[in-house]
Amino acid sequence: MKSLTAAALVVAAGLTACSSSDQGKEATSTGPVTVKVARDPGLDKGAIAAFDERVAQFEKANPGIDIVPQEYNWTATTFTAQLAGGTLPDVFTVPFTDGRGLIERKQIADISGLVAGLPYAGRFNANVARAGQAEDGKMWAVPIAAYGQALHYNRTLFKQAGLDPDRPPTTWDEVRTAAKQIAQKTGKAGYAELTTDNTGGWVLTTLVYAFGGRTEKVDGDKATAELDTPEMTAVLKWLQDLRWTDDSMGSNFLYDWNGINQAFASGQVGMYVSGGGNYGSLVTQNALKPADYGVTVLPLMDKPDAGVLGGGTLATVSAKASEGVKAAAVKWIDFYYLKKLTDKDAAVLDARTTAASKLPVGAPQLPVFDRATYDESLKWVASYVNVPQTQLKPYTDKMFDQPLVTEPVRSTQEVYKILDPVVQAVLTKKDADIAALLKNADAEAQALLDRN
Ligand SMILES: OC[C@H]1O[C@H](O[C@H]2O[C@H](CO)[C@@H](O)[C@H](O)[C@H]2O)[C@H](O)[C@@H](O)[C@@H]1O
Repeated sequence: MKSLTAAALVVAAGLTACSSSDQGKEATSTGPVTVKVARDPGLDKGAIAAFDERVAQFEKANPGIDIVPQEYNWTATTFTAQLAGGTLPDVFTVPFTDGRGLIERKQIADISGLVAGLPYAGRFNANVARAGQAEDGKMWAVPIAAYGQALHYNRTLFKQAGLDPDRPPTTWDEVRTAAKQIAQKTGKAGYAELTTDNTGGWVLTTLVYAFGGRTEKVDGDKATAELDTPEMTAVLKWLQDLRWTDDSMGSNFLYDWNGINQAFASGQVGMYVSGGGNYGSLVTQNALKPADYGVTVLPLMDKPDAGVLGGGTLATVSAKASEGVKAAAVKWIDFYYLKKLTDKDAAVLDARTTAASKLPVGAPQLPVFDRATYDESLKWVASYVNVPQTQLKPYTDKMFDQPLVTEPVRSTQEVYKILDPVVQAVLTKKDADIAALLKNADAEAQALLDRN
């Protein structure tokens, strides 16, 4: 984000300094290395100012690099078009589900040599690291965040409905009862469900895990779809009851990730399921009032395999990036996303900058490294934490006690896409035939898995 004049000065400074210092070494004779980096779309003014400040800090420390922010967030449909059209920034993020495919098809740059040089390269949590590794174990995509699914709820709607916001539901029956009470007492959707852009399949899979089931079985090279199961049937029946028996799901049945966040933040939704770290987005992109916010762990059925679906985000570099851009991009990934998780000075600088713009510090995440490193990093930034900790307690007190189950591994997003119309049908057609929907979806998913 350097101005032309500033950039020219940087080049001059870099060239002068070359003989005696390695500062400015990324600069070439034609100018600094320019790196386009992803920045969340729709941020409020404070969040943009904080991002710009982080860019300025990075550019000061790396005078040969010019960072240019580009609005970007991953959604299933827009991503495919952007990848094909070559319009992605140089540094962009994707969910864990997309890492292996992008690596195999060489649609992202091989930055593994540069990543291996980072001081914490060998310390990633093994499950998390796998999402960004090629088959030979080299890390092409860098895990920057991990989440477990959670139940978000609106404390104000809970109070208006006569529910105790400090005692959120702990079973799916209680979620149903609370949803009905919210709908009847406030006229808002008691419980809302993601349904579009593959998010329908994502949350349906989440609920199936919580009910004790799975959606695929992998045995060596063979993957078997497991969509037509008692657990999936029970989840869809549960949704059908909320929608058609109780009428407690409002009137919007076409939500994507941003859409449901927006509806929740504006007080239209009592409860919904999504990643436990959503608080930051809800505040900076959706103007959530902090006092409204509550989050708790997902209820788990008393079944041996019941677990919480967990996923995360990888930072990747465009396959078109030159060697200079790749090197600068990895420096940015280190500075912006990761160093703050392992280095006290970096953590404090990030938290101070973020808190100065009145943005959330201290929203819950799952560790990308080990638990001890995570706990230590929370201590470093403790004096900057400004998120309402007591409102997060139902989640943070228990989030490490629940079994975490990774997302399905084979053709994940394509299978989610097959499930979107299934959940949409259950919520929009009173007489939806769950058994027939699942039989068809299972056959479609199996054909896909056999092809891929
Ligand atoms: O579109 C569904 C996909 O969404 C996930 O990512 C999104 O949710 C995360 C948790 O709330 C959030 O951290 C991330 O920024 C969002 O893009 C998920 O990781 C995908 O696998 C899922 O299909």
